[in-house]
Amino acid sequence: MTKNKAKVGVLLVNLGTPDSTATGDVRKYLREFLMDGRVIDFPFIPRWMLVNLIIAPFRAPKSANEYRKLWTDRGSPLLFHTEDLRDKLIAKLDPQTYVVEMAMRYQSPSIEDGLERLNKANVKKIIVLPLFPQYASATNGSVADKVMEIARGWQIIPNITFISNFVEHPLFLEAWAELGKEMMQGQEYDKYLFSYHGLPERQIRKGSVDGYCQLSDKCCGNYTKKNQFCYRGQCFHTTRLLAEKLGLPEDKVLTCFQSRLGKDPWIKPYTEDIIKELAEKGVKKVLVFSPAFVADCLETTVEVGEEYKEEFEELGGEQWDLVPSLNSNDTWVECVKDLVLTNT
Ligand SMILES: C=CC1=C(C)c2cc3[nH]c(cc4nc(cc5[nH]c(cc1n2)c(C)c5CCC(=O)O)C(CCC(=O)O)=C4C)c(C)c3C=C
Ligand SMILES: [Fe+2]
Ligand SMILES: [Fe+2]
Repeated sequence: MTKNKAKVGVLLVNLGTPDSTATGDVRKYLREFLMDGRVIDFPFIPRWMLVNLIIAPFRAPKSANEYRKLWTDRGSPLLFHTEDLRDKLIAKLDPQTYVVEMAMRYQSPSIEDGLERLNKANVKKIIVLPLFPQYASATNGSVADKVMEIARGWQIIPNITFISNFVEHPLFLEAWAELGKEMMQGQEYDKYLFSYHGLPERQIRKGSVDGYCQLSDKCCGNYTKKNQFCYRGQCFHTTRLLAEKLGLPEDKVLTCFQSRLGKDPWIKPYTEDIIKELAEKGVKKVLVFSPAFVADCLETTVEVGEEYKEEFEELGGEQWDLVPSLNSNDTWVECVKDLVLTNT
């Protein structure tokens, strides 16, 4: 084998997080994130006014406090778990063939720097893996958009492959099942809640081919060729596959959506409503999975693990356990390795 053989570049991309818990850094992060037209999909002027005059000024101090609860000596969990995943992946791939970089869609390290390093390594191909299991225009779509914006400026554009989603990957499901079993330790819960990040309903309708998705069971209740990119459909599908793998009784499993922002309708059912309903029915013991995230972050540790737990307990619930995210779990690293090898 010649030493000069062109390599394959791999770019792992997660969402992004503030550089620190200072309110100014959180504001900067929120501005970059929410000014993305795929996240707040309004025309530029109304988006600019909403983000810069309302959301960023009022939300930044509150979010900064939340980030302080989450921050560690290594900084934001979302960032250091992604670094650990990258390092474990590098150790598993042949260095003669692969160059691996990680980036964040917003803030740092930037996609631009990651791509420039891959370009300088003269790779023949780049595999972009957005670290979001279910496709959404606001996440996977936005990563693809940014990569193409940068590559557009290059004289030579190598082959670029985007992995759009991986909900059906057996090792993704296996990794979640392992973590779930570890948490359960053989005990039974009254209910198993699968809480996914929400999305405005409008964004699902915009992506619906021929108006197929009306946010009803007809589309989202099944996973077929017709709705292969419906985020809500992919979330329900993830729940079904995981519940089956874990042998959970169907009548104890629920899918819901968290983290609504703004007044527009987001995809339902809302996690807050489900918590109230469960408490009213006298449910005491709940195990929660958050499989839209592959690393622990503000949305899992603080929102699900602390705030929703408090709400449930205040309403009479007794036990609310959150399954930790995939982070740099070895089976998850194997999953990422397999995604790379099968897309090379
Ligand atoms: C599954 C992945 C995600 C989707 C889909 C998504 C859509 C989406 N998010 C917002 C607004 C916010 N999200 C925030 C945090 C956040 N979101 C994701 C993932 C998805 N977002 C992650 C991993 C995180 C945590 C980042 C971290 O640093 O830990 C926040 C900021 C936090 C806060 O102030 O509460 C906002 C705001 C919208 C509007 C949206 C879809 C349109
Ligand atoms: Fe989000
Ligand atoms: Fe749907």
